[in-house]
Amino acid sequence: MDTISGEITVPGDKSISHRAVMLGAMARGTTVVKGFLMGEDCLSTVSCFRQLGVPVEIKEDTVIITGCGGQLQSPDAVLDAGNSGTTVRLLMGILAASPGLSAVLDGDNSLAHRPMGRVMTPLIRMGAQFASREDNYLPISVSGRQLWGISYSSPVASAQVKSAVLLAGLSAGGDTEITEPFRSRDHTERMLKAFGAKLESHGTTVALTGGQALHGCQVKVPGDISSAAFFITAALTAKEGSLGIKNVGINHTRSGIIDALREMGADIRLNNRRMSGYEEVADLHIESSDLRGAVFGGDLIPRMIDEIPALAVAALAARGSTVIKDAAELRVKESDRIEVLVKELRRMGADISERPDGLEIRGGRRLNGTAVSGYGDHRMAMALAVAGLMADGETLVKDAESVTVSFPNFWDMLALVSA
Ligand SMILES: O=C(O)C1=C[C@@H](OP(=O)(O)O)[C@@H](O)[C@H](O)C1
Ligand SMILES: C=C(OP(=O)(O)O)C(=O)O
Repeated sequence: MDTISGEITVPGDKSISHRAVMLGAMARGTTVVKGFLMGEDCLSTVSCFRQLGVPVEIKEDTVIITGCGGQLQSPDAVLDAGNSGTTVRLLMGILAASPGLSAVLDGDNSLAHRPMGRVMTPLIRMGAQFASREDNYLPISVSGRQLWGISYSSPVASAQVKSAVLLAGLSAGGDTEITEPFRSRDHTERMLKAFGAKLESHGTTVALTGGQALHGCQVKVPGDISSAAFFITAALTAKEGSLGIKNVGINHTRSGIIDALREMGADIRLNNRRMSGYEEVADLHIESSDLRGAVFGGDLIPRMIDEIPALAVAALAARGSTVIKDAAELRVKESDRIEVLVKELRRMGADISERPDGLEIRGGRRLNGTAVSGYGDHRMAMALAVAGLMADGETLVKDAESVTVSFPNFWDMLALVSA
């Protein structure tokens, strides 16, 4: 793309929107969520909680939840999490710790291929009862019980695992503690505090005591940095121009993409940094920049896990090679994102190769537009679209509608800034 310009606002943060409904549902009293992401994933969370007997009202971008004070009802149909890993994994923690409740969880074909054992293992140690196919994939039935707290060392840095354990621990007997190899996003911890819970974090460990009640509150959802990442890459790789993105969440556990791109030479400014409730936000200003390759791994990876597709596309425009390692988690997302990125970006002429735990990208090759597939994965479709802006000729992204999962107006916004 030759020139980028404009100022945009991206939709609300997906992780925070899910958690606001979940904690609001479990709390006593009313929770009002402003700036909620009306994407398919978060709407799956809403419909699951409605089936569990929780009134949830939607008025434009505001969601009002009448909390059940922890008294969920058994649903009379299967709970369908659609495409959303966050919905199903966090729900497993909540439902397993709801005595007397029974429910069956299911999802779409992509979700049915994603591992659930990572959540079941600690929950079973807490006394949870699940039944699934022997390999721990959906559909899974849950029989809620009174659980007991545990001290768990998770083999993966996953906010979904951590959150499922903490949400179960909230109503379990005794203390629950979880330690991760690296720190994952901490929205659950922050929001639990906003709802009145007490918990302690030190290093990569979080601990809480069971038997705590939550109290409904107001939640303001910031713009999603994962959605912003595609526009940050589009702006950096444009030949000239700049872009403003207002009110983006820059929580340290989520903003690794800004650190990574700055290391590559990106000119990204964070203006008007402020707290919005328990989350930090800023207005981003991005200038078209000359990028250079860099090596990324370790604790930076969980801080930018969903933004790695956008980072890989930025690396295509960089001088020299970029290596992304320690990112094998990308293989168990909505698609195998390592495999799909390599396969589809190569179709466009990119010099990119697969590593067991990541990617190696040699930047600077001209890309050619062609037909590519996002394999039904929203982040793949958006990454390929941004690569299409850098390519000569026309790029056709199949499965374009998958963006409704996290960024329903993505295509309109892309057309707006690249006009
Ligand atoms: O907790 C969350 O809201 C999320 C955690 C991450 O997954 P993992 O917990 O599997 O790392 C992330 O990829 C996902 O998009 C949302
Ligand atoms: C991995 C993602 O979401 P989830 O795990 O909730 O399906 C994502 O949005 O990139």
